[in-house]
Amino acid sequence: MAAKPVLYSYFRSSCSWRVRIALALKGIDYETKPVHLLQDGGEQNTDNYRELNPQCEVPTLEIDGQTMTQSMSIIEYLDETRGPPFLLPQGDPIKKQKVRAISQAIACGIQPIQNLRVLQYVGGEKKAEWGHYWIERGFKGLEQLLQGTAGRYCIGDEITMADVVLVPQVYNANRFKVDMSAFPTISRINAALLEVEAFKVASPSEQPDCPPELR
Ligand SMILES: O=C(O)/C=C\C(=O)CC(=O)CC(=O)O
Repeated sequence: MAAKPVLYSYFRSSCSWRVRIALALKGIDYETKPVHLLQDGGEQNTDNYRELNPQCEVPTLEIDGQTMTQSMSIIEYLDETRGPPFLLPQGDPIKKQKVRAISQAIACGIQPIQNLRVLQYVGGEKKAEWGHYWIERGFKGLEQLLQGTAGRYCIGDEITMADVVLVPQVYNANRFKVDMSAFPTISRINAALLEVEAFKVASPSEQPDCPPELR
């Protein structure tokens, strides 16, 4: 029997959260190994973890005898090797392009500018304003893009990779006190996704490393 996959994860890291959603949607059972990003300078920066993930980031997924990094590549791997639901539309290159465009607008264009490393570098009092500014600015374009692609979810009525990436980013927007009433399409899709079981079980509050006061 193949070994159970192991996910190195931090409860409110958006990139870990994306992979947790994808694993849940695919019905893949796995073990969580929490990596505390803040304690003692961050467990992700230890020599042991660096051997697994030289970029010192979460998530890392051990699956199929491989050690995988980079959430978006992991999601695509799971989509290519596991059954439905498919997170990238099959046999429809135009729809697939839309999924990738929305996904990358968030995963390349918004989240990296407000991740922990960048905020630690920005430092002190500027952190909150910095995160707020980049998420709000990114959401202005995203809202307009989604008005052209959305059905119940980001692209039509099926859950795709774009939805997997959206939910953790909206959580970050709330953390940075972005006024979500300016983004009705994003808010509506997020609310619909939060009703889906795979999104519920993957949420930060359900993770073993979530502190009791945030549950
Ligand atoms: O608990 C913390 O404050 C530390 C880390 C995070 O939130 C995760 C991030 O770096 C942001 C992100 O993944 O988008």
